[in-house]
This record gives sequence, structure tokens and C-alpha cells, in this order.
Amino acid sequence: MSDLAIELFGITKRFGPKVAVNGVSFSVPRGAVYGLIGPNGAGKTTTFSMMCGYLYPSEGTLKIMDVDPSTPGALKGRVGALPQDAVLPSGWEVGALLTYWAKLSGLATPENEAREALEQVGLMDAWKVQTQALSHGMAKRTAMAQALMGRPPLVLLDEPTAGLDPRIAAQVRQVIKDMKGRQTVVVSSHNLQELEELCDAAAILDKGSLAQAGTMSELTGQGAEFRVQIASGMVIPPELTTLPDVTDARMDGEGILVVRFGGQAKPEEVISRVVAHLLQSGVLILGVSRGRRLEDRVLQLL
Ligand SMILES: Nc1ncnc2c1ncn2[C@@H]1O[C@H](COP(=O)(O)OP(=O)(O)OP(=O)(O)O)[C@@H](O)[C@H]1O
Repeated sequence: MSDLAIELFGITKRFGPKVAVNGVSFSVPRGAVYGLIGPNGAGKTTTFSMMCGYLYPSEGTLKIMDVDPSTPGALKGRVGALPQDAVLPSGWEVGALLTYWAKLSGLATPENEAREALEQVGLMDAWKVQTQALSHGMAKRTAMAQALMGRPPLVLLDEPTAGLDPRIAAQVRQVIKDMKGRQTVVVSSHNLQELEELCDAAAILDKGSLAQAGTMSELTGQGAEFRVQIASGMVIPPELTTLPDVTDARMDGEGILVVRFGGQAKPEEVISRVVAHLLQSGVLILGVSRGRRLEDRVLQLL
């Protein structure tokens, strides 16, 4: 068994003359929460659909949990998916629908699986509710419960928190965090703060191509950069570059000092050295944060 849950090698997907995904390669380690990032039309949903086996690549090779998803039945029991615009059939009670889906998936105790998954997404009260009577957020969580039933080793969630109120979105994020290490989760979202909080690593797509893939620490430069919010006092950046391991220091906008350091250095040591130097120079500090925000990196790339 490979350590990788997903491997994409040079994947291209064309719809007639339209190239939706263009030569994309990246891999997702087992047990990781992995983000798919990109602006509207970047190719995230198309990539998801290929991972689920709903669409086949025009070119390239795709391996999902060691199998080719285009092989009929190959993903059964291995993958749970929440499609972007999942629509529930009307005329069903939520519990009965999930139980029916669990039966179709061949799960041994369908009703138990349905109850457990509904509980996971905080929707047990909706067991007897008709699907057409669900709010948008409740319908989304029902669709998510379907993806979680049977605890499949790989869970693909296309925009799981879109349209949810803040409290429910936080609950969904907690469900994803709880899966970390036990299941592999791929999640797409336009909420970059959310992905930064959730993901171990991510791929950034733009116009169908891969702009960057890496660990969250690599994407946000956590091992190579930090910011100091200055309250008062005179900062002289060239003085800071004489400190060990500091490779660059500059003021970025109002009161923000950005310091870069060598990749082998221990962040805590460099940060302490720079802060001590600033305090000795009479500078007062409001805060220190490692790396840049994921949002800054994405805006810089796209
Ligand atoms: N079935 C299709 N036929 C033709 N073009 C398509 C089809 N599906 C997607 N596309 C095009 O492929 C590109 C990528 O679409 P995709 O839905 O994968 O983007 P996305 O990153 O998920 O966008 P969003 O954030 O808006 O959901 C877009 O230009 C889209 O118009």
C-alpha cells in the first residue's frame, strides 16, 4: 500500500476545445487534510470529479487509494464525496434517505451508519424531516453525512462550508479536524483562512494549471519568515540583517516589520534574537506572527 492516498500525474481534462485542467500533478499523503485552492473557474471541481471517478481525464494518470478510479466499482467503500452542488431528492425523510444510501453502498448496518453520520454533522434532529423542508445549511450537512457514512478512508468535500452560518461552519470544520490522521480528506473552499486552519498541505490551481503545491508551512513561509507589529520606536532594518540567520528585514506597510531567515535556522531562536534586539533599541511590539497568511500567498501567485 502506497503512503499516498491520491496521485495525479500530468492530468489534463478537456471539454471540447475548453481545457479545464491542464497537466496537473500533485499527491496527497494518507491521513492528511489537503486543500484545493483557486479562483472561480480554476479547475477545482473538475479535479474533484476526476478524483471521485465521475469524470475521466483526457490525458495523464490518476491513482486514488492505489486504484484507477475509472475502473468500474474500484472506489466502492474507499471514497465518500460531497459534490459542490449536491441536490437531495425530494419526498424522502432524511433518515430514510441516508439509510437507503447506506444500503446501496453495501454498509453492514445501514441505519446505524446513517444515524452516526447525521450525529457527526450535528443534524440528528432532522432524522424525520422531509428533504424538501430542509434549509440550505441542513441540506448541505445531510449531503455531507452521506459522504461520511461508513467512515471511508478518503473523503472528498467540495466547498463543505459554503453557505453555512458561522456556528455550523465551525462545527463542520471540527468534523474535518477529527478525521485528520484517521482518514484522508480533500477539501476545497474559497475561505482561505479556513483552509489555513484545517489543512496540512494544499494545491493552488489557476486557469486549470497548478500554480503551487506544498505543505501549509511551505505555502505560508512559516519556516522562513515572520512579521513583527511595531507599536512605537525606530526600526532600522539593516541592523537586523547583521543578526545571525537573518537574510532580509524590511518595513511592509504601516508598522509591520517583515523578517526573512535561512531555511536551516530555528524560527524560535531567530524570532527571539530579533525581538531582543528591537526591545534593546527601545522599540515597543504589539505582536509577532510566523509566516504570511495563506491569502497573501494566493493573491501573490494569482
Ligand atoms: N462540463 C463542462 N463543459 C464545458 N466547460 C466546463 C465544464 N465543466 C467545467 N467547465 C469549465 O472548466 C473550467 C473549470 O471549471 P471548474 O468548475 O472545475 O472550476 P472551479 O475551480 O471549481 O470553479 P468555482 O470556484 O467557480 O466552483 C471553467 O472554465 C468551466 O467553465
